[in-house]
Amino acid sequence: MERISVNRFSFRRKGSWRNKDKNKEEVKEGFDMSTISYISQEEAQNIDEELFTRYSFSVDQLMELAGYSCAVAIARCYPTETLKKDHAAVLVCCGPGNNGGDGLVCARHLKLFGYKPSIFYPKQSNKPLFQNLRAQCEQMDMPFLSFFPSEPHLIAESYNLVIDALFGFSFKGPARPEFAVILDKLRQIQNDVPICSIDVPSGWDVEKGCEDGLHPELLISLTAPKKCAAFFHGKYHYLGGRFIPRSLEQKYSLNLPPYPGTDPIVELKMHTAQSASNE
Ligand SMILES: NC(=O)C1=CN([C@@H]2O[C@H](COP(=O)(O)OP(=O)(O)OC[C@H]3O[C@@H](n4cnc5c(N)ncnc54)[C@H](O)[C@@H]3O)[C@@H](O)[C@H]2O)[C@H](O)CC1
Ligand SMILES: [K+]
Repeated sequence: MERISVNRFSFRRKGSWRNKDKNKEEVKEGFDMSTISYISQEEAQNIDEELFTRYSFSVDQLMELAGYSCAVAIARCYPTETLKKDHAAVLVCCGPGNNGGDGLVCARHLKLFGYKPSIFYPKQSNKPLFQNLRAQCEQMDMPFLSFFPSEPHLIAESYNLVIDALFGFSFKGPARPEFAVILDKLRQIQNDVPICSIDVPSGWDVEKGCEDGLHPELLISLTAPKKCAAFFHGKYHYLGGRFIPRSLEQKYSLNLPPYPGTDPIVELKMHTAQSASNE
């Protein structure tokens, strides 16, 4: 596969990148991935705030797009036909905030894509948005686990993937005990079942990462990668949440890569020595 290297980053030339409009294709291929901004926790929260105030978006709208883009990235990396356990069974772990809401939306779309999601949502918000997301999942026959499997190996035996929607850009460590236990169990099985993290690998400092924390195989950064994404060395890194107006992108100098065609996701592949040697 032809790979175009730009400093630390590169992106693959795949069919989906090709655009019938030759000029557009050249623009994409000329994009320098190393110029993408990796944003701080404060910047992420400010952008979020502006989307809801100045740009008048509702949380529901953006959460739907965010969760949908995560489901598309997961389906791109782990097609159902490659998953051997129990009809493409996946476990979606949802936290108490909006990252957890993204997880519920993602679960619904995965179900529509042919996966078999089970949901673990231990600290549920009573806001109508979250109650509705939960009801939608229940009506679509997705089971909610009442407790986290006590034996971590049971997770690896039962599920093909774990979707980590526990914490996003508002996390401030260390994790409180009820979630520290869950993160610890996920750490124990991460070599046996791939973890897909939504926006930030849960438990990581949003800017500094966490060396001995979760090591997801797939990270879907939303809006723009957070500073901690520089420490992500998993297999797949995508950007999703294609909802940032150009003026907001410019205000924060995000320099986002162009999304291919109408895709809700774009691959951000780090060009490390390791990936180079695998090519
Ligand atoms: N603009 C966007 O990109 C959008 C992103 N979305 C998603 O929303 C999250 C951020 O959501 P937010 O509710 O602000 O925060 P979190 O989900 O990260 O977590 C808040 C939640 O967690 C609790 N908490 C914080 N620290 C700890 C701790 N140490 N131990 C235990 N619990 C903790 C806190 O009390 C709250 O309850 C972003 O990452 C995206 O995934 C939107 O969906 C759309 C717009
Ligand atoms: K997460």
